[in-house]
Amino acid sequence: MTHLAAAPPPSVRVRAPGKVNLSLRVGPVQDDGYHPLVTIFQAVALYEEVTARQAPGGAGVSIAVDGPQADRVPLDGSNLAWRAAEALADHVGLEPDVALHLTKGVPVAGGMAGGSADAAAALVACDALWETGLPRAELGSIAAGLGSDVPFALLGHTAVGTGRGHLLTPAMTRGEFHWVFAVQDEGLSTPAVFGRFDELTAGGGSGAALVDDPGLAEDTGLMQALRAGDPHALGAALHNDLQDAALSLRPELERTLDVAREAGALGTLVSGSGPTVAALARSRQHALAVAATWTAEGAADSVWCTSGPASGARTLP
Ligand SMILES: C[C@](O)(CO)[C@H](O)COP(=O)(O)OP(=O)(O)OC[C@H]1O[C@@H](n2ccc(N)nc2=O)[C@H](O)[C@@H]1O
Ligand SMILES: Nc1ncnc2c1ncn2[C@@H]1O[C@H](COP(=O)(O)OP(=O)(O)OP(=O)(O)O)[C@@H](O)[C@H]1O
Repeated sequence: MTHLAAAPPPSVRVRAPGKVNLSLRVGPVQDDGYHPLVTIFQAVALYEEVTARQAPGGAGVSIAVDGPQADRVPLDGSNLAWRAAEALADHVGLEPDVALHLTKGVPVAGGMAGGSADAAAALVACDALWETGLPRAELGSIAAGLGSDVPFALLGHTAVGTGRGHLLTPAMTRGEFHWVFAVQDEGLSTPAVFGRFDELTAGGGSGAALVDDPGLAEDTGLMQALRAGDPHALGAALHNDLQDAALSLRPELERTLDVAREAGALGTLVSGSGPTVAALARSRQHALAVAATWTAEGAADSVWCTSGPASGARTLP
């Protein structure tokens, strides 16, 4: 009897979510230039889509990008999806021959980890395309080498992140939370925001005391709100240690936060390193109302409504 091996797929399509940090507590900068974090990530249903196609031997990696803000994404080896394909190939001892196509659905340089989602999606797509079949945990350790937010884009849902933000523990949640994001055309550099944080705090923010004991005492209320599916309690508990740094680089975001509060948002904060501002709404209907107010007041270059939690990187049919 002969067994015919299935041919490798000609292409694989994977999507991975953007995120908002419900709480982001930052400790003092370490010798390696990174800050220890205690953060609670939530994945939201704004997705990056990555299609990986077979390329001839020796072709190497190529990349094409479409979607909103695609013109701001590098098309060379500095693209995180490209680096992900190379890192996986290097890990398994293959040549990285693949054509990657990215469709951006997460703001670029917006503090929502769009590039990280591309990297996570590229890892899953190339793993399927090259039939390397690595367990998720092994993909997770390659992900951590690519960027602090990449492991969470693989995992999705809601999770507590410690270390550089790459050590993850899933968190229990109930129901769906409705989010509105005020997106700015001009992004903010993550290292620049951490640098301003250092200037403003000298010694770390509220995360300083949590570095040795990430017991999350400050976030007990937030975790309870997630478990209860209570958006009012969640809104009251949102927290971002990087917010003052982002506001000091972009003072006009203060008004974006104010407008959302006036529109009845249950909570508002800068998303990660910014400049995107997140508002938590009571319902889908209320999210649309907050979005309309932001637009009417000219408080954002574009406004995106969505919900969380959303699943991590997964292959599409
Ligand atoms: C702000 C967050 O989005 C919150 O989730 C992340 O901490 C940023 O994660 P990321 O963009 O994946 O960041 P990386 O690519 O790992 O690092 C970019 C730069 O951000 C700074 N960085 C990042 C993560 C961290 N825990 N401490 C840092 O100081 C460092 O200057 C680093 O050189
Ligand atoms: N695939 C990618 N998509 C978008 N930007 C990328 C990508 N690869 C590299 N970059 C570069 O990285 C910068 C930050 O991109 P990204 O959209 O990931 O920012 P971010 O959402 O603020 O990240 P984070 O929230 O993880 O700090 C961009 O300005 C761009 O130059």
